[in-house]
Amino acid sequence: MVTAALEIDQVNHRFGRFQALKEVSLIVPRGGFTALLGVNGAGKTTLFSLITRLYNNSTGSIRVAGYDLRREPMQALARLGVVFQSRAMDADLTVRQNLAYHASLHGISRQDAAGRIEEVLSQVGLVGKSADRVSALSGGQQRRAEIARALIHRPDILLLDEATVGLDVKSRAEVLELTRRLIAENGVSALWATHIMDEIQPDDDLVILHQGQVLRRGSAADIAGRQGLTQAFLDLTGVAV
Ligand SMILES: Nc1ncnc2c1ncn2[C@@H]1O[C@H](COP(=O)(O)OP(=O)(O)OP(=O)(O)O)[C@@H](O)[C@H]1O
Repeated sequence: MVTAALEIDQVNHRFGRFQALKEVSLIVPRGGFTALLGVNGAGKTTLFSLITRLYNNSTGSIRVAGYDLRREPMQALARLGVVFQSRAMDADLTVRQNLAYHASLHGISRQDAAGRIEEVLSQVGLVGKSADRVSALSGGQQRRAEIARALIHRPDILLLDEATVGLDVKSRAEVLELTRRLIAENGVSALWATHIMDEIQPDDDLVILHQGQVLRRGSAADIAGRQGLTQAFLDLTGVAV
């Protein structure tokens, strides 16, 4: 029985002589929400690029739903759903067209795709928007459509890289709440990369990444202690957020 949705063990990454990640280890439990907290440049996107195989990982190991990314890449990647920091949908196509395209990329038949599209649109609360062009959606709706895209192949774990960047406060809260609801109701897991403290709740698993290193792992409440998360982060990193 595989208990972890994502298991990263002692992963390193270099850009030339610059070491962007140093011996990074973390676990996202099945059905868990893990926040990856770090300021700009901490290494969050680099880590996501390794998990999604945009970059090759040559040290340590990454396992997705028990599948080793190096030895069983197809199986591992099939268990991953990714919401990138940059927009990943074609703004000139409708929501449904985008989702149908991504379903076909995942090898989902046309027949099955129709049902899957309804399923994911309902999960993200966009049923009435399927015929709208992505460009006509609000920023928050676009993010929800991207989450629908990431869910189309029923992954075990969602990777969300600064998913609320550029959104107003209300839309930010909605995207975060949606992610938490997907975990509670659909059993998916999530690795939520952010630099925003307010997005983290005391019960969350928290990983603090700074200058390519994991400084703390544990429950957010334990890491925050009596002083609160903002002060704990400042004490650990020397950086205020
Ligand atoms: N292609 C690259 N070549 C050289 N250095 C890079 C490259 N990509 C990232 N870096 C460096 O690696 C470090 C980590 O960057 P990364 O983008 O992973 O951080 P981040 O935590 O995702 O921050 P942000 O949210 O700003 O993207 C930074 O110092 C960055 O300048």
